[in-house]
Amino acid sequence: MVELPVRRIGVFGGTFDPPHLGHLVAASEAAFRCALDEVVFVPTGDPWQKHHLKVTDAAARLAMTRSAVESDPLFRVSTCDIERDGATYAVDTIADVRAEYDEDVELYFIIGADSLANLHTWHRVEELCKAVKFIALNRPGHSRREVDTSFGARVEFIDMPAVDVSSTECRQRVRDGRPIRYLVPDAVEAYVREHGLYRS
Ligand SMILES: Nc1ncnc2c1ncn2[C@@H]1O[C@H](COP(=O)(O)OP(=O)(O)OP(=O)(O)O)[C@@H](O)[C@H]1O
Ligand SMILES: O=C(O)c1ccc[n+]([C@@H]2O[C@H](COP(=O)([O-])O)[C@@H](O)[C@H]2O)c1
Repeated sequence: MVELPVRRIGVFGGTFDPPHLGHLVAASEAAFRCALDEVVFVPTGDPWQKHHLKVTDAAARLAMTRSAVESDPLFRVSTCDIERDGATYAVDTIADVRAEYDEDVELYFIIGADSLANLHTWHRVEELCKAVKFIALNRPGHSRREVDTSFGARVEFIDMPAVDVSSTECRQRVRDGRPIRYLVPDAVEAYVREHGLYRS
């Protein structure tokens, strides 16, 4: 019997409030450089480290994430973090995404340099680091070398064309009446406009 190679799956968790071109370039570059068979975008349910911020409701973030990735056959969206009650922890994300496959898969958590620098604050981080390898991407203003690997994080650093866009900046631009066109996919721009997101 011919053994099929184990599929390599990128897991890209984010609040995606809204998803922007930085996310898409990061996912695409990670997929290309690490020969991923699929990238699963996983919008957070309850991003516990953003409790001080007003986060848009999950249904709207999910709709925007779906429309942002729909034209790329390599990308899909998982609702596992939104469906799970309680704070969103990556260690649960990884277990749930793994359970979405019938076969053995290798999971890679895609992460930007800013999040990587905070990895030591994540829930059950040692367990997470055993379950998954990280693909870390550069982000303007953040050094990737800040990562603490003392708890066993396996990190592959990937260079992507720097995209100096954040969801915070997109929200602020809408509040200020400035355009976000070309910073986010067209469908996301239309969703934000039609649903009056981020105006106040
Ligand atoms: N421009 C970017 N370049 C590289 N990585 C990015 C970029 N924007 C976000 N990421 C990474 O994508 C993941 C999800 O990010 P998130 O959805 O929180 O977007 P964000 O732009 O950082 O949002 P906010 O400004 O609201 O904090 C994180 O790992 C983050 O580091
Ligand atoms: O596991 C944790 O404790 C943890 C703490 C902060 C962030 N994360 C994950 O990091 C990803 C990006 O999160 P955020 O809040 O920067 O959008 C997302 O998948 C989160 O679930 C995970």
